[in-house]
Amino acid sequence: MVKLNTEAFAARVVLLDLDGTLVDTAPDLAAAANHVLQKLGRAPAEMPVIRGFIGNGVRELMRRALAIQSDPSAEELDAAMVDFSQYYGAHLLDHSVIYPGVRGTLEALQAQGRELVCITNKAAAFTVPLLQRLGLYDFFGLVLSGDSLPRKKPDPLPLTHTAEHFHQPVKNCLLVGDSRNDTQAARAAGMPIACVTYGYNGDEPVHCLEPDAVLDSMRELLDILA
Ligand SMILES: O=C(O)COP(=O)(O)O
Ligand SMILES: [Mg+2]
Repeated sequence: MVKLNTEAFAARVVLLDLDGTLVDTAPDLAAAANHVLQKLGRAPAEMPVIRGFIGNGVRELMRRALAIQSDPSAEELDAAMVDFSQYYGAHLLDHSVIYPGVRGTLEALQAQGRELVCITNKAAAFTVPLLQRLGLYDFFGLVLSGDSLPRKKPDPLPLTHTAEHFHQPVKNCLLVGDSRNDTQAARAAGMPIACVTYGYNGDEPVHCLEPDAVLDSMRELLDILA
């Protein structure tokens, strides 16, 4: 763990990213994207490639997977999303797992009286059943998906909306994420951010994003909070 900012984070509200932060969803996202590619007679994309496509919502993931061969038209992408959604919705948790230390840390944060919020760019149709089936949903006083508000990360709106929802200044909140979209949204909102090292940020190590703290495990979150 590296704490780059010397102040302890008050963090009455802890906002947690989903994919790559709470849950390792890449195997099932890859299977769904590859199901579509296979149906189109194309070669499957490798896991590290798909991991690099995660974080901007499932439509962007599918668009990038199709673009490996050629940029899809809007109609081609719409058709691919019908197949993707059907497959992914039926296989949300075939291989996806909660990262080590996440459940225990959420329990500890809740016991400390902090508000917990899930902020993801994943569509709500997938976010809610995924959190429910993993037994995580009830930890959160608010869940904001990629299609819950007019704009998603890296826009600061989901973060500022959360602070207003809980009547807290943004500096009393902390976002925990894994990617550039998370750090950009946090900086634009003026909210502190911690990044986990195990998630999906392509080939770029998260310390290059200059977060306020870098966590090798979610458990380390408990050490940086006041
Ligand atoms: O790209 C997605 O579907 C979700 O990504 P996020 O949970 O990391 O915001
Ligand atoms: Mg993420």
